[in-house]
Amino acid sequence: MIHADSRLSTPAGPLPSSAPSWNRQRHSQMPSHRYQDLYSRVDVPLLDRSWPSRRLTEAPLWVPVDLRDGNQALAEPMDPERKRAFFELMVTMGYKEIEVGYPSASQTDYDFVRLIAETDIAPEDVTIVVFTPARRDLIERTVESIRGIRNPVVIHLYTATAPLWREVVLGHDRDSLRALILAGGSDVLEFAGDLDGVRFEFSPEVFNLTEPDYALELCDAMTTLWDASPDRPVILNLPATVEAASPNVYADQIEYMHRNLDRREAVILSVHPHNDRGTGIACAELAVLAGAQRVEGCIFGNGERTGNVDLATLALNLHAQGVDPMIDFSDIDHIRRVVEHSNRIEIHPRHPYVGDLVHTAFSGTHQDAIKKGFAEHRARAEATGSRPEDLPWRVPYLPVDPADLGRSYEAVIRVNSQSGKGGIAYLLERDYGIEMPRRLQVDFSRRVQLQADETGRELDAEALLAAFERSYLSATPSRVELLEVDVATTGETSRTTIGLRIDGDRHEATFADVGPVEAATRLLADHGVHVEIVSLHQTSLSAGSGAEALTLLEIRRGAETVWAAGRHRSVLEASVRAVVNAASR
Ligand SMILES: CC(=O)SCCNC(=O)CCNC(=O)[C@H](O)C(C)(C)COP(=O)(O)OP(=O)(O)OC[C@H]1O[C@@H](n2cnc3c(N)ncnc32)[C@H](O)[C@@H]1OP(=O)(O)O
Ligand SMILES: CC(C)C(=O)C(=O)O
Repeated sequence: MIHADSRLSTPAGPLPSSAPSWNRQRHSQMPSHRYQDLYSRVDVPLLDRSWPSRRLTEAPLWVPVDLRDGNQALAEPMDPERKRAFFELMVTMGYKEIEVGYPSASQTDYDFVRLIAETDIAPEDVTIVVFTPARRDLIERTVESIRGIRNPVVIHLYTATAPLWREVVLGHDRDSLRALILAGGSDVLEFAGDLDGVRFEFSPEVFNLTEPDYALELCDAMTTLWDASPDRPVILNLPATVEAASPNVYADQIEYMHRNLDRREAVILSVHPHNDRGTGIACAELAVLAGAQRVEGCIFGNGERTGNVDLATLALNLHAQGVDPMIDFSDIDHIRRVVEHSNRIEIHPRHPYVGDLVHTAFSGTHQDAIKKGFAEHRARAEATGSRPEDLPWRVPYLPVDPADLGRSYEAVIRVNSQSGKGGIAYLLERDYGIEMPRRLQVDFSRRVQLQADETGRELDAEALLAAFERSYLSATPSRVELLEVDVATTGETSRTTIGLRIDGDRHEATFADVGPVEAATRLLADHGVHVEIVSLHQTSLSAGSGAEALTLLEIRRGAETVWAAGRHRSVLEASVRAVVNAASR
């Protein structure tokens, strides 16, 4: 038996307590216990869930609710012009079902539905959804708004069903609330049951905090009342109105409904996640795995509090997994401009797929990987004779090709003090055609890093070129100046004449059968200036309309090497200038 105190006297010192000291946390002052009841998970009677082993293989039906749920969250609700611009955008993007408003709530919303009824702004294959609470007067007004409309219409009836809402907001128990909802459903039937092309949708608002058996009972009662059939299916929309549990719980709730609903083949199972915990996207994706066929949300995720689920991210997540999202995001910046205009809310620079910075790498290793990925992509296109945009995408750190979204590669690599040689070399090559050998990249990136650290600023390609010129192309004060270089060839013999000013004195010599670089180094050596060339590289510099030759010289300085460059329209003179620059340093 080990005595309780024996651990204090082991030769190796005290035994570790159960939690190592580096990992021991104190209780915070956060009053988390206050949330244990209401917003804790609802128990779902589902043990053999099948959603975890499924995969997303096709797009669900998408229903943007920006003009209703998004709109009701705006400080300045959309005026008719902003509403119309947004609606027309959604139509062009390919949405086939659009919730256009809450016509009983405001004249603007009512008038917008009338505009759709009286003009051709909605193509015939677009279904129009109108939203109403379960109140007879408001249902009647909603039905009035859709009179004469040629498009298919969905009347969307909702009532909150969760215990807190029953108790605190509506003052109903389960039975009396069921009666209220069925009365609303009957009113919908009375006013719109005979209208051609009209279908019905029911949302038990706050479904995610409603007892699963009660939600099931209400949904089945509605499909019976509305006589759901495969020819006239009813949409059952199950909202996570205030997101309150992790996405796996929502998925369980949806799978439970999917498996247990009556008339399942006559039901379109829909979800409507919000994003209070920041997991709206995960909720929607898992819900689709769990049996949901339709998703309501807002483009870029506007909506009450932290927003509705973002339909753009959902669609582009599918795209990024090789599944056609069925919606056109090929000009994402245009979409963004219209959405920002209509909502009067700016999109965050890190917002998935659309933010200004989401296709940009500042950090060195990421830039290096992206640069190599682009080069591999180009090489594959050349090797297979394919267009780059047709090839499988294999660029590290870029989950989708920015070109798919109508973006250029301009912003993909940007340079600051966190950047490395790869990104710097990429920008100089992309914008000016300068191909730097690896050792020069190393040398130049050190200089850029110093400058970026000093200023704390980003350096664009123009600033990098200026730094390159300062580092390698200008030598002030200049010890050596090139006066002339001339190569004359007669038959097999060449004669190179070179004139230099060295430390103020003019020197000239002619050499037979040596190139201009050697001629220059010899003349310099004859006057005590030694330039030992380790390597020489030719590239070009394209600035403005013309291109110049650029010679890059690596020269020995004691135990180290340093770099100098020369540029000129002729390759020959560019090389001699590089030698002169090297000598002047
Ligand atoms: C989760 C969601 O997004 S739900 C949609 C929320 N959107 C909006 O509210 C935007 C538009 N709303 C409005 O313009 C107004 O609230 C209106 C026109 C619908 C109703 O206005 P008012 O008659 O002034 O009612 P008010 O908004 O103050 O209160 C809501 C009343 O409806 C009741 N109610 C709330 N939801 C529902 C519902 N789905 N079905 C029936 N009654 C409801 C409430 O219990 C409350 O009743 P009470 O007055 O007897 O206490
Ligand atoms: C009533 C539904 C559809 C809703 O808007 C929500 O729950 O957020």
